[in-house]
Amino acid sequence: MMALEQDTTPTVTMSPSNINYSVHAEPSGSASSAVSPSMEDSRPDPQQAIRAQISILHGSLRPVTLKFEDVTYSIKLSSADSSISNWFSSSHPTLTRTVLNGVTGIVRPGELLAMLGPSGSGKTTLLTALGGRLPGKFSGSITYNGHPFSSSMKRKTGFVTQDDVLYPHLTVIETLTYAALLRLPSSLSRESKIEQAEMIITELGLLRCRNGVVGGGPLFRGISGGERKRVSIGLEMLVNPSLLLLDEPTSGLDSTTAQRMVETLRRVARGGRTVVTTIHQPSSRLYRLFDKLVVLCDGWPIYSGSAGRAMEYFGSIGYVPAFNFVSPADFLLDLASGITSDSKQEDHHELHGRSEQHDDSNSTKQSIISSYRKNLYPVLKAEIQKNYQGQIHALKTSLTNNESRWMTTWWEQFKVLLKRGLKERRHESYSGLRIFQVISVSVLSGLLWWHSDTERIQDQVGLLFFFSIFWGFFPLFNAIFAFPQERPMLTRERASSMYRLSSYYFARTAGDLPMELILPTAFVTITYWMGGLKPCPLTFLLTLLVILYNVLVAQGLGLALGAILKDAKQATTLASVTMLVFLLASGYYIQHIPAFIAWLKYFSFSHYCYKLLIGVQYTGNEYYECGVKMKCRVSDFSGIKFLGIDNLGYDVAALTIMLVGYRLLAYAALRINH
Ligand SMILES: Nc1ncnc2c1ncn2[C@@H]1O[C@H](COP(=O)(O)OP(=O)(O)OP(=O)(O)O)[C@@H](O)[C@H]1O
Repeated sequence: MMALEQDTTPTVTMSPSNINYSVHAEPSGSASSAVSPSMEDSRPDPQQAIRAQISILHGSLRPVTLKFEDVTYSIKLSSADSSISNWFSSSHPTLTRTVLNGVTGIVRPGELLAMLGPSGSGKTTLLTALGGRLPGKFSGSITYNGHPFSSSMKRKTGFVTQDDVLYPHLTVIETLTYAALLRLPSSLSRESKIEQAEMIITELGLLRCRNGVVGGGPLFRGISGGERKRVSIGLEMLVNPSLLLLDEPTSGLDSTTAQRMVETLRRVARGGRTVVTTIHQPSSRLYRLFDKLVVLCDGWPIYSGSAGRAMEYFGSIGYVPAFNFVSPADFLLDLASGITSDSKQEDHHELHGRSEQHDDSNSTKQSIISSYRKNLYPVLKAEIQKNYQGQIHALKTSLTNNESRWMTTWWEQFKVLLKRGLKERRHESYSGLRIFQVISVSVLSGLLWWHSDTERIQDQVGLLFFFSIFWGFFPLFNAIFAFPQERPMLTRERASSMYRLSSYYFARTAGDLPMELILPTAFVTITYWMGGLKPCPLTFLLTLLVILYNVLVAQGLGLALGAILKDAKQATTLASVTMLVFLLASGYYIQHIPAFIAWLKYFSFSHYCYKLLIGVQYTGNEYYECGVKMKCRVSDFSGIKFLGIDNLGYDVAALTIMLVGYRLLAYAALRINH
C-alpha cells in the first residue's frame, strides 16, 4: 500500500484570465491523476464528480490554501479560591491563561505541515482552531482560500482527533461502510459507496483486519491501536477532504508504522490536499517527510516555514546542535523547552542547581521567541499578504457552489443509523443475561403469587403494583445509558455534519423498541397466568397494553435524564431518587398522604399505570370474600376505593402527555448539548 511513496510535487496552476486550475498529482504510474474542472461553469459535471469521488486518494476536487495570522487564544480558568464568601462577591477576578500567542503560518494544497512542540505548548488548540472547532473566540484570522470557516468548508475538512472515537462493536468494514453510506452524496449508488469503503481499506493497509471488531478499552480488545488510528483516518478520507487535520496520528505507534502513517499522509497531501498534523517526537526519517513546520513554545511560535530550512534558521540565530547526529526534531523540541545543548546544560546544572536551570531555559525561550518576531515574522507576514486574488477567485467558485448541508436524505440517514445501531448494540439488546434477568423474575413472581384469585385481593393488588414498578424501573435504567454512552461518537459525527440530529434520535429510540417491548410481553404473559389474574383474554391484552405504554413512558424519562445530565452516573442517581418518589407517591404504600405533598402522585407515571391496571382488572360490581362468609364489593376495598377506578381516560391522557413530553425534552436536551 505504501508503494506510492515518491517525491511528487503538486502543481496548482491558476490564472485569473482563463480561470482554470489543474491539480496534477503523479505519485506513480498507475495512480496518476489530473483533476481539472473548468471554473467557468460553477456546477461540476455530476459524472466527473462521481468519478473523482471514487478515486479519492488520487486527487482533491477543491484545493484549499490555509492561512492563519496572529492567532491568539485565551482560556478562562476557574478561580482557585472557591470559598463560599467568594460566591457572593461579584468582584473576584476571573483568571485567564493565554494558550496561543500570535501564531502565523500558511499551508498550501499538496503540502504537509507538522506542528511540533513540547506537551502543553498549544498544538492541539491550534489544530482545533484550524478545524473551526475551537469553543469561544480567538483573535487573529484563519482563512480558507481567503474566506472564514463556513459550513461548506466544514464538509471539506477531515478532522482526526487524538483519541479514536469509534463504535467498539462494529467491524472495520462495517465502520467504514456505514460512514460511507452516511457521508457520501445520494448521487452515488449504494454499491459505489461500499466500493469506496473497500478502497479505503486497501489503501490504508487494513485488509488484514477488515473483519475484525474495532474494540476499545482494556476490557474489550479489538484491532491494534495503529489499525484503529488508520480506521479513524479512513473515516475522514472517505469524503475526499480538501483539508485534513490530524492530532497525534503517530502516538502509540512503533517507528515503522509511524513512518508508514506519515508516508500515507504525504501521499494524501500530494493529491492536492492540505494536510496539517501535530506530532510528538518524530524521528529524523519522519521529519524529512514534512514540507512545513510550525514549532510552538508555551503557545508562542518560534518557527513557522519550510521544514527543510528550520535547522538553517536556528543556526543563523546562534543555535546549533551539540552533535551532528542529533535528530532535527529532538533539537527543535529541546529548543522549544529552553534547552540549548545537552552537555553544556548538564555541566552547568551540576554547578549551579535547579533555579538557575529554570532561569536559563526561560532566557533561551525569550531569546528564540524574540528572534522569531524580529527575523521570521515579517517575512512570513509578507508572504501571507501577497496578492492571491487570482487563486482566491478561482478557488472561491469551487467552494461556494450551491450545496445542501446534508449528503443524504433524512430517510436514508434514519435507515443507515437504525441498522448500524442494531448491529452495534446486538450484544446488549439480545444479551442472554438480560433475558435471564427478566424471565427469572417473571417465573419467580409467578410462583410467589401462584393462583392468587380475587379472594386474596390484597395479594392481587400487590402483583399489579409490582408490574407497574418493575416495568418503570427496568426500562428507565436501561434508557439512561443510551445517550451518555454514544456521546463522544455523536459529537464527532455531528461535527462533520454526517447526519441530522432528528434522524439519529429517531433511529436510536426506534432501535431499542423491539427488545423493550418483547421482554415485558414475555414477563406479563408468564406472570399474569401463573399469578391467577382474571383469566380473560381481553383483560390480559389490556393489562399488557398498559404495561407496554408504561415502558415507553419510563424509557422516555430515562432518555431525557441521560440527555440532560450527559453523565450516566449523575443520571442514575437522579433516576433512583425519582423512581423512589414515584413508588411512594403512587398510592399503594401510603393511602393518606398529607395534602401539601399529595400532588406528587400526579407526576408519577407509576401511579397512573397502577390505577389503569386496577381499573382493567376489576369492575365496580365485583365481589370478594372480606370475612367469614362475607362478600364485599371490590370497589369498597380500601386500596382500590382510595385510588378510585373511574375516569381512566384521564390516566391514559396523563401518560400520553408524559410519553410525548419526556421524548421532546430528551430531543431538546440533545440539541442544546450537540
Ligand atoms: N479547556 C481547557 N481548559 C483548561 N486548560 C486548557 C484547555 N484547553 C487547553 N488548555 C491548556 O492549554 C495548554 C495547551 O493545550 P494543548 O492541548 O493545545 O497542548 P498540546 O501541545 O497539544 O499538548 P499535548 O502534546 O500534551 O497533547 C495546556 O496547558 C492545556 O492544559
